[in-house]
Amino acid sequence: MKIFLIGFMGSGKSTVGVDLAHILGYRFIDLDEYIEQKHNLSIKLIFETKGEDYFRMIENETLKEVCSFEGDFVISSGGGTSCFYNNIDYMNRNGITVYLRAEVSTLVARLIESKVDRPLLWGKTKDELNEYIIRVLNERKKYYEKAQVIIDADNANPKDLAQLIISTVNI
Ligand SMILES: Nc1ncnc2c1ncn2[C@@H]1O[C@H](COP(=O)(O)OP(=O)(O)O)[C@@H](O)[C@H]1O
Ligand SMILES: O=C(O)C1=C[C@@H](OP(=O)(O)O)[C@@H](O)[C@H](O)C1
Ligand SMILES: [Mg+2]
Repeated sequence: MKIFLIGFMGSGKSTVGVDLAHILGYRFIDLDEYIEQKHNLSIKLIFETKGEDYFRMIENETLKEVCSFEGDFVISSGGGTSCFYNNIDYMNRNGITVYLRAEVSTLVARLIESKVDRPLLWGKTKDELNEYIIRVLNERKKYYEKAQVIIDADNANPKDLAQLIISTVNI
């Protein structure tokens, strides 16, 4: 069984993924962290020195690599993973996709605190962040909504969301 958490930056994929894998006793892979270790470069530096197109290429390669591993996994994707290279169809063929859906206001509140780690958000004021999220979420949601399971991720703590995923997916 492979469970892919997908959704916008700040929806909680990395946080909920740790709890979900822990409860299920599955291996946990955060795709961004895996890319950082494999290339010995931070996501920030990859964007800065090689650009987004290069990042999307290695993101696609790495997704395929981790999907080839044997065993049960929870994989927290990056916010853009689902939206490039037909990755969402690839994930749907290789496991169960769970979209952590969150309101724009939730995303703004979380991302204003942690935007330094996310190159696409650098330098944005709160208003610019709000506008960016509305626009990009609108472009991306057609990919996210291809997920097999959709979970509203605004009003529950990560452990409760992990339990909700388990009961919804019926693992
Ligand atoms: N369910 C939640 N409730 C409150 N805060 C959360 C929740 N999930 C994540 N967070 C916080 O939101 C921020 C972004 O979470 P993260 O897991 O990195 O999101 P993603 O991997 O989807 O970008 C972090 O500061 C995290 O602590
Ligand atoms: O939405 C995106 O395009 C990105 C999301 C990030 O992951 P998180 O969603 O875990 O922040 C990371 O992959 C990179 O900064 C690009
Ligand atoms: Mg993450």
